[in-house]
Amino acid sequence: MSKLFRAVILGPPGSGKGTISERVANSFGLKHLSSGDFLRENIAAKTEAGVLAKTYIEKGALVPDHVMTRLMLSRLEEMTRHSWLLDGFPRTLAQAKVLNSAFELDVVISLNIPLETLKERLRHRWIHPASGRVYNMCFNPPRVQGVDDISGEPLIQHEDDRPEALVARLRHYKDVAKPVIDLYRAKGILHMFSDTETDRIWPYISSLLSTKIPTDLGDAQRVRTH
Ligand SMILES: Nc1nc2c(ncn2[C@@H]2O[C@H](COP(=O)(O)OP(=O)(O)OP(=O)(O)O)[C@@H](O)[C@H]2O)c(=O)[nH]1
Ligand SMILES: Nc1ccn([C@H]2C[C@H](O)[C@@H](COP(=O)(O)OP(=O)(O)O)O2)c(=O)n1
Repeated sequence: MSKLFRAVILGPPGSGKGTISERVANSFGLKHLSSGDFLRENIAAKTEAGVLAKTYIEKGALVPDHVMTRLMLSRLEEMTRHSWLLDGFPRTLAQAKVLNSAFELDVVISLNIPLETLKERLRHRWIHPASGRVYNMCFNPPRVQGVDDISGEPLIQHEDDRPEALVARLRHYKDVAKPVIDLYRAKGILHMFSDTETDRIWPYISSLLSTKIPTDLGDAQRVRTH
């Protein structure tokens, strides 16, 4: 079987991980696994992990490493025939070490976006909770304000997307993400991108992946999903 491709995208809240991951999934046929969306699915399904994770997320805390790694690794074990891009996991050094012991990563993308840009983006972010579809009134607005384009259901804003909540989230992200970024830099697979616009970063990411993703990814692995 041809070589699989495995990647991770890192970045602070609002940096564009989900936006870029969707473009990667559509352009390269990788499976996009968003840890945030997967957690919300488990919370909605009231799974054991979902019920436990909810108690942490409701307090604005990170879900404990052992819960995240068990949840994500079991999902990844179901995807062993696919190339994938992980979004939002690993988030801590402990999570990264468990992931690295189970899978060899080819590329780690790290987004470095200015605080003011993050604040502005999250101020205008609207989400369809059931699907995880993300909109932005300035960047990719829904056809009808406040309504999901596909389901017609109402959009919401995350409480912790408010500017005053973002500074604390960002400080915590930087503290937790730094050893993860250092680990992948030391492995020689880290690629950092900085800009205020996703549309300016995307061509560089697309070009990088075009050189890294095996051209012979079989059809079975080019699953058009996200
Ligand atoms: N104005 C503007 N908004 C953008 C750009 N790229 C993404 N966005 C929007 O900014 C918000 C954050 O983007 P996401 O893709 O959700 O970022 P994320 O890193 O996945 O965020 P978290 O899920 O909080 O970790 C969303 O509303 C996007 O639609 C951009 O280049 N310009
Ligand atoms: N590795 C992870 C990923 C998400 N979480 C929790 C904490 C996050 O606020 C929620 C939602 O994650 P999501 O990636 O959608 O949102 P943020 O990264 O917080 O902007 O899930 C976690 O504890 N550990």
